[in-house]
Amino acid sequence: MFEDINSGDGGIYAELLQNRAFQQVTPNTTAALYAWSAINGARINVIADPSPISSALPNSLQLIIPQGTSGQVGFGNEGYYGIQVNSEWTYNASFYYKFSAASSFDGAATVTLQSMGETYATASVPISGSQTAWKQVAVSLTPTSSPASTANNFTVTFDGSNAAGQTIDFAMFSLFPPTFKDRENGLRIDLATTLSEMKPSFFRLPGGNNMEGQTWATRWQWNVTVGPLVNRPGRMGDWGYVNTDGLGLLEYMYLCEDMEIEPIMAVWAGYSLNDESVPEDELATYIQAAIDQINFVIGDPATNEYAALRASLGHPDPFRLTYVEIGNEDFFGSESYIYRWRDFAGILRAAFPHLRFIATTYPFNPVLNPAPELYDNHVYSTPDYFVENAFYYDAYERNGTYYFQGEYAAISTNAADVFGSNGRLMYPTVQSSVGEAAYMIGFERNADIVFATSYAPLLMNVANYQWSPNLVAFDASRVYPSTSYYVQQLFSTHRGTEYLPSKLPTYNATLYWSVTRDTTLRNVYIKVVNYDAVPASMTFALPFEVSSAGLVTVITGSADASNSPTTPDAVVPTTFKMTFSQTFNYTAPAYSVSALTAYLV
Ligand SMILES: O=S(=O)(O)O[C@H]1C[C@H](O)[C@@H](O)[C@@H]1CO
Repeated sequence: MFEDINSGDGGIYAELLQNRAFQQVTPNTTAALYAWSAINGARINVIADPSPISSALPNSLQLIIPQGTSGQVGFGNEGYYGIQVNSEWTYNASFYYKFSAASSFDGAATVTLQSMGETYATASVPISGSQTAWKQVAVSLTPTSSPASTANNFTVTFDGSNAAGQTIDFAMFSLFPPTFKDRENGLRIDLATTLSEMKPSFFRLPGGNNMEGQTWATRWQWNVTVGPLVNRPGRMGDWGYVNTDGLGLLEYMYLCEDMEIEPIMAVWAGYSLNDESVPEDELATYIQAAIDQINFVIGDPATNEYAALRASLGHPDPFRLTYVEIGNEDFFGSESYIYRWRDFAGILRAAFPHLRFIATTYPFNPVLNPAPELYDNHVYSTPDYFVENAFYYDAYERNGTYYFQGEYAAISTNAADVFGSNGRLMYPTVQSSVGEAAYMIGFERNADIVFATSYAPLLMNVANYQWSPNLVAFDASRVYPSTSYYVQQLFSTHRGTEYLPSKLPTYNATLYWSVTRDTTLRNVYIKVVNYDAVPASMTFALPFEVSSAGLVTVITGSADASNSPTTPDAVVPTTFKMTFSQTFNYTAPAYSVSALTAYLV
């Protein structure tokens, strides 16, 4: 499950410059310059440009080089809490510039990656005072070393002695490292690789709260997140900072294509987090926007303009799409969802009969028409809750309704105030991850009605975050997979294609297991979850023969152990050979999740 909670910009979206285009800031304020700073006497200011780079980007950075300055004068960007400088990488830097008034200046800008005066990479860009219209310039930067620290800056400077007195406007900066699958405007390689190594099946986008908007006007709007970056205005996201929308709908689709997974794509459904619902007689515009969004993803370029837009951006073929979610957590707006769902699902089902639509209220509460085939359930609670509710879906009626556990995580040890800070987990712990694993055993046992599940939220920038815990933490140079990441990965890579009935684990206990079989690979997977503080021994009597050689992968550690920037590998999976027979014993360590792999003979 993905949404930008300081996880897109500055996270999986590979752009390295923060506030690169001065989107959604107030000109002539210090705040408008966040992440930028003047160098050696330069004067910089964000202005409302009288001739802006585009209507989407009305602001520019104006540089004034005062008379009498000497040495390198200009400005720098600190990145998203640092910039990784890697000598194995070639960086692509670009920006637009113009002179608001023509001048005789004929010089160059020096573009660098540097720290405290030490320059790791530098390039020169010709700058001409005759350039009064916006001109984009681009350079490659190849560092000569890889400093351990990420406290580095991207800088643009001029030789003060020959640029004194010049006023130059800049817009739409960008600095990219190499990206995942070399995708233009793509993803940070280490983060995308970490996610891909979980072997996921789908990617829920674009949120979560961050789709809904605090108001209708600040909702996520797909159409302003596609096309040239200079045409993307960005928006004030729901987590207190401006989203560049450089990671937009097309980038999300490429993420799915490059990771060979499918999207579960949400459409805005007329409800914003200020608890305002669009009246039914005003929904048509938003339903049309949803239709256009879907057509952008799967439409026929020959017959639909938004599909043609997709084709014009380089992807004439439709993307994979089966699941479309109508809104997010509409149990907050369940009264209006009665008509919002009726109209969205009614019209979208007619327009796209092969798609499957997910409702986001509590199942059957309120009663919705047309009856949803799919619901998205969310739960955040304590580790104990997840263990006590490992049988949550057993009681669900089998009535042709299927469930997406779109968000779940053990986030606190304080049952009295789960979302509060007291008892809140900064990172998943062994105990929280083992608790989640017990609940996931329940997903497997009820896989006839639970069709998809995803931990939430996914990514966390340890330098600036709005939610904890998350599945994968990161900073400017490193990725920190959590204990819960390894549990997700273990379940995902030991999935099986069918669930084999076994003597049910007892309710409200501490020991849970599931037995699945992969009929193609002819593997048998037995996942064992021990939530107890002491080891648990058990005997398995299989109804079929297996070869003696097998494997067991275990995630275990002390209950409150976490992987974090200071202890990145406190708990990692370990795999051992294991001898199987048709009847065999296994001892699950205290606080552990085990995946036993046996091979059918
Ligand atoms: O405050 S919450 O409503 O719990 O926020 C949660 C639920 C929402 O869908 C998601 O965006 C967020 C974190 O994953």
